[in-house]
Amino acid sequence: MILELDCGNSFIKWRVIHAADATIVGGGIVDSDQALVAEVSALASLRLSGCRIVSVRSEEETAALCALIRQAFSVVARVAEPAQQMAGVRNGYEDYQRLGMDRWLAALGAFHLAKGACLVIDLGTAAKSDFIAADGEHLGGYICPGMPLMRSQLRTHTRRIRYDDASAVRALTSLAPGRSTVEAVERGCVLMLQGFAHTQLEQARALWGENFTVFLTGGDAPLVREAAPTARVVPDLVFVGLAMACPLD
Ligand SMILES: Nc1ncnc2c1ncn2[C@@H]1O[C@H](COP(=O)(O)OP(=O)(O)OP(=O)(O)O)[C@@H](O)[C@H]1O
Ligand SMILES: CC(C)(CO)[C@@H](O)C(=O)NCCC(=O)O
Ligand SMILES: [K+]
Repeated sequence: MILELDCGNSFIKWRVIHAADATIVGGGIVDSDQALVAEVSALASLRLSGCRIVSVRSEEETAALCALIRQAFSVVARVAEPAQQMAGVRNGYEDYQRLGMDRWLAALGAFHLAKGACLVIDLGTAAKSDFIAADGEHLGGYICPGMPLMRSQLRTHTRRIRYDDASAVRALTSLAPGRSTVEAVERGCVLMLQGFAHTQLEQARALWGENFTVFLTGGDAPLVREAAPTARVVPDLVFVGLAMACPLD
């Protein structure tokens, strides 16, 4: 079994797959290294032979996580590293090492699945997009605040925007103009995300006409599902790319 980790800025997504056929044994989302070890350890019949990690955290934090994994599960974690090109995709950044590894791996995964031009929209703590042309050239992308950042900026920098998480969830049963603060903020931020998705689709159409595949991933992908009806929702897109960048046998 292989432990796969996607360390984002707020959460760690994990899953355990069988090494032979990649079938999924278990998975989840946690908010700390300790919670990760606890959840993975709780898997019945866990027998890890390897681990691969993609991280957008600092080198120190990533190294600490690798040390913890080694201690808890006696496996050496393999960390995905930046590359100028891989699996037919050419990194489009001026300095390829600066491109976020989550974005790079999602791009690899998307190009592998689409076998042609593709647009990746990843909605997490940050919202980001990446464009990959049919010949594998990564054209670059965009980074914006995602739902959690937009929300917390409004809450932090205003006196009178205050509400709890439960009312935030309730507010999203509709996107009609808000009649309370929580509705106005939550719906406003969702419309911002949808606007972001729309703009990316327009850019892709300007580049490639109708000949491209759209991938939607990240924890807040469901919020723009209707704004991008043609998109393929692939929650584990980063893991697809991670397996390509870090093969284990
Ligand atoms: N089960 C879940 N646990 C945590 N967050 C979730 C869950 N389901 C959906 N979400 C939403 O997903 C968002 C976080 O997305 P994601 O996990 O992709 O972020 P991240 O990987 O930490 O961020 P980034 O990819 O930008 O570094 C939050 O806004 C949260 O509301
Ligand atoms: C944009 C984030 C924070 C999204 O997780 C990550 O991809 C990252 O830290 N990227 C480095 C900056 C860049 O991609 O240009
Ligand atoms: K991420």
